[in-house]
Amino acid sequence: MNQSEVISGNPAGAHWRDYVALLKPGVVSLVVFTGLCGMAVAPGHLHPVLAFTAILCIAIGAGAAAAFNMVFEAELDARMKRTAKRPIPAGRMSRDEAMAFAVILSVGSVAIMALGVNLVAGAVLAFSIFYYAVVYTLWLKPRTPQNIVIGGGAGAFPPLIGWAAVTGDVTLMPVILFGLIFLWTPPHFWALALFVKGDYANAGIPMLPVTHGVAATRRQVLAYTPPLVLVSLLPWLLGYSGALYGVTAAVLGAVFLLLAVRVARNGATEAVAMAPEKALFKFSILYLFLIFAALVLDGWLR
Ligand code: HEM
Ligand SMILES: CC(C)=CCC/C(C)=C/CC/C(C)=C/COP(=O)(O)OP(=O)(O)O
Repeated sequence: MNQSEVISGNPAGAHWRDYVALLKPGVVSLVVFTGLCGMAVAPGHLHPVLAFTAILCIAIGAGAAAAFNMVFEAELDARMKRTAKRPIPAGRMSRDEAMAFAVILSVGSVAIMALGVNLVAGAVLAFSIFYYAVVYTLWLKPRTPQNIVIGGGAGAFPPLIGWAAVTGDVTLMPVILFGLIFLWTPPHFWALALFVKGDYANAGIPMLPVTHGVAATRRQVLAYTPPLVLVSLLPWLLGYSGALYGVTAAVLGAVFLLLAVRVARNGATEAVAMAPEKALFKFSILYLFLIFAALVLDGWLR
């Protein structure tokens, strides 16, 4: 059997772990955390059962979006070392089976959010799934190196969904949180893309390091950092949060900037010499976790 027969055929039974892998649990855990923080800082009160339901819907909806991504990109994933062992390209699950799983989870999570929590949260959840699965994965990713700048919007919605679950509307503060993740995504992803550039080149995906080279990508990583730091300080500057958050955001932002400068100064083209890029990628994940944790802690202590 060739690769596309494996992908569209009906392999013998997937393990439950394959269904979990389809949801990209690592990424989704941080997505869910930012959604939870959006809920925690929103003014008002949501019954604990509804709060739990809302978080579950964000987790399942984001996982379903990730599963659509794996259905649509099975052939591409088969060509990249980092993704070749995923359930569909590895032949452990058929594309149809994964598609059915993604449809059921997305319809279920959106319906429960809309009917059980509120319509605004349900609508934004539906839009984010569509944005990641269709706008980013199917439309932008194969076409333009700006794919993740525009597509990054998908991953920026969760705090907004969490906020809407509590308040039923969207105001300036959740839009700032959206902006924070939106500006964080390019340095997060391009730091990684720099050291797995070969993979994207092999798969024919027009990621920035492949189309514009490593030096231009490094400049872009640095260019997004000052606006990111500025937006991260807005909750404090506008009085939505206090000094605990402000100081934490400033310190985390300074470290981010320092690491981005190291990336911009790195002249290496070989993946083995990309320690600054690897450090920035790892730190970007810790950064987002800590800045949202600080926001919530600050709200509790004020
Ligand atoms: C278009 C936007 C984004 C792109 C292209 C992107 C890309 C990636 C890639 C390729 C990886 C490596 C994962 C792997 O090896 O399978 C990764 C890891 C990760 N990303 Fe992103 N990411 C994006 C947005 C986000 C967002 C919005 C979040 C969370 C708020 C996030 C959180 C993470 C985490 C926690 C990891 C490490 C966990 C893991 O490797 O499973 N990413 N990202
Ligand atoms: C609430 C909701 C629906 C949120 C959806 C957000 C979501 C799962 C965002 C994550 C974005 C992400 C992991 C991109 C990975 O890029 P890629 O898919 O290009 O990476 P790959 O090469 O690893 O497949």
